[in-house]
Amino acid sequence: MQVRHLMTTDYVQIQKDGTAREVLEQFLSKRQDLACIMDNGNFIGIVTKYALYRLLLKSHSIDTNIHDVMIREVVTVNENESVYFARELLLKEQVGHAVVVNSKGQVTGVMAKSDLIRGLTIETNNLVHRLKTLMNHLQESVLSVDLDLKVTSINASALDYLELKEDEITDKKITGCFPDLANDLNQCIHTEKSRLKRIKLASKTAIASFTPIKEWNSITGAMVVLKDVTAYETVAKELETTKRMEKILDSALKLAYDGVVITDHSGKVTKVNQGFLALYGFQSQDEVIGRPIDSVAPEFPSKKTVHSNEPFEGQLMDINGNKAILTQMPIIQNGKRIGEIFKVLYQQLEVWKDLFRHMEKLENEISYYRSELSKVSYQNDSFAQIISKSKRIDTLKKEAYIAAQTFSNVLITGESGTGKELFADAIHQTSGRPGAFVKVNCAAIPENLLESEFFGYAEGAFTGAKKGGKPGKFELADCGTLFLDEIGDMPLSLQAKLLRVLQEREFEQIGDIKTRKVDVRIVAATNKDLQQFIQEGKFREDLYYRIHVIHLRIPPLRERPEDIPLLCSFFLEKFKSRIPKTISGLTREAIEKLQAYEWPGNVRQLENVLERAFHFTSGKWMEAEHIILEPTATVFESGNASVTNAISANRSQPLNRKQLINETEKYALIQALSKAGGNRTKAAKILGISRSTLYQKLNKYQIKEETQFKIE
Ligand SMILES: Nc1ncnc2c1ncn2[C@@H]1O[C@H](COP(=O)(O)OP(=O)(O)OP(=O)(O)O)[C@@H](O)[C@H]1O
Repeated sequence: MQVRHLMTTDYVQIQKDGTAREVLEQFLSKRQDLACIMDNGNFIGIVTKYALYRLLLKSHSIDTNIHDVMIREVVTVNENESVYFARELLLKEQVGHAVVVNSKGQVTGVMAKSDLIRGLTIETNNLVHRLKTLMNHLQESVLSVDLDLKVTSINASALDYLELKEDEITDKKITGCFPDLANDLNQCIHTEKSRLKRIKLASKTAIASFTPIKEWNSITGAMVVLKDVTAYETVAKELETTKRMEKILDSALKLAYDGVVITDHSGKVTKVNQGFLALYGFQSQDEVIGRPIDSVAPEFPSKKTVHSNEPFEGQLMDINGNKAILTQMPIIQNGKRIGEIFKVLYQQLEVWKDLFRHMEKLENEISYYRSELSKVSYQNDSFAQIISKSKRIDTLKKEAYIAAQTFSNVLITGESGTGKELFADAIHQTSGRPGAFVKVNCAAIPENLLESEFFGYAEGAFTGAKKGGKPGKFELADCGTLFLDEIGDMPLSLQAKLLRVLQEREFEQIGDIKTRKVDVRIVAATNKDLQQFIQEGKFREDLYYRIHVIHLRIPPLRERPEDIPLLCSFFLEKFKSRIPKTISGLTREAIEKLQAYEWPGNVRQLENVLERAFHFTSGKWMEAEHIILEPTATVFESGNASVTNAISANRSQPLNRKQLINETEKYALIQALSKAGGNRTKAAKILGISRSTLYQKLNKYQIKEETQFKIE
């Protein structure tokens, strides 16, 4: 408030030649006690009520000119000064009035003490009002009490905080409602000291600031300002939890064996662990944090998952020369993708691989032992040596076991190397026949020696005959089993003699007339089609029916690929028992390669291939690259030739150019020979090459007549 707002403008003005009477009359009519003396419109001084009193006391006439009592040294104040300035001025000058002037020095009014008091009162009221408004708009709660702890003022926030209405608390003692608060306020009054304290009111927490109220130098009460920190405490707790979680996450990342990197919604790296830095050769996380993941790890298929909220797992990739498996997982919050976590598995992948392979091997072994266990009822150790898990072989084993208990002859057919001899041996072992198991390979013995091999000879039977003669296979197999391998290759003359022994169970040695009785069980085997041979007149039908009482047909290995893993384990153990090596087994790729092959030589060929691979394997696992498979060609059987594509047969290994030419040539040779029914002259003609060139080529590609062709 400025002086001009509280000055009196209707002040008393008296000309310099005016009398005391005039002034008194004006004072009375305007109820004022100061007059401004003017001289031709100019202010020259003042006359106060006290000056008049003094004049009259000296018994001067009331009509005396005021000139003598006029005060010329006048206290003036500018009309724009504040009420406080005016107050200070009057106090300093020890006067009860001041003349108010404008900036030009002209009198605009007068200001008396009463004007000042009025102004100050208005000003104080304004201040109180402003303070109240301020208090009520304060977020903090403010409450004050007098010395009796009666509430003298409380602001809106405090009412809200304490859940009260103004009339419920104003002028009431606080002791009843809030004893703790009352206690602290009381202490503050008595100690006359401010203090800060964390207090609990109901379920809320506040920081309370207690201050004593001092008026005219003595304590008249106390006030408290409460700051509600419940929300801060919750936030602080959450912050604490978040910090703890972050610490745990950091430690987990540090501990993680593999690389982990976390990105935000825009694909920028926010967290990374040591494993990831090491994989990419970064020295510190500062090189990575804040950068787009594409620029840090270009191998990551970030674009692939940008639009999908699905995680993807197990993507195999090459990172800095390391084989790595990448797993990506989006971080979703309120249905929104807020970032990604990438996990790169690259350390000790070999160990995992080994572990899986071991498990695979163990599973194979377990399933093998399980199947073996289930067969214990009908099978002894002899059949256990026939390794298999295929249903067909299992049925065959059961049939062979039953056949073994009889006296009947058995015919076993199947491609070379399928295990015919193994079955024959098992039948003999299981039969309980006390005699020996004697094997004769009918194809391997020269025709002219066959008879003496079978029946033996007496001393002096022919030139060069052994002294004391020699027993034949029949005699040796007496009370036992005679295994006639490759029976299809037995000459017709001998077939007749064999038939007689089978029918009459007797024979004579060469050069002896004595008839010998024998008890022999025949198990015959062939990979030829005996029915066809009968039609072609190469095999006696009556003999066929004699040996064909029980017929076991062994399927080729290519028709039972499920046996391959078991056979591999079996042969590996067999080799290891001879040459100790730390090979644990075969990789999945290796097994798959073996299972895709045609196996013209069946189990025998598998054993050979594995044996070669065994020597080449230097690590713990036999890999696909260790397995060398010859390209397969046709498996020909006595004119019933079916030509398999030699080139496509070895599917698992791509051929180079030279191999391709060789395979094509070999294929052409086999086809020509097949068309020519094995007749080489005709085959050479079909191919347009000389017979000798044909021989050279057959030699080069090792196309053998006994395994692939029936030569005329
Ligand atoms: N199921 C099998 N389990 C274990 N070894 C087997 C199995 N089948 C075959 N073999 C092995 O394969 C090789 C060939 O078997 P075997 O001599 O019994 O076959 P084959 O059919 O008589 O052959 P071929 O007709 O050429 O005389 C042998 O070493 C044998 O032990």
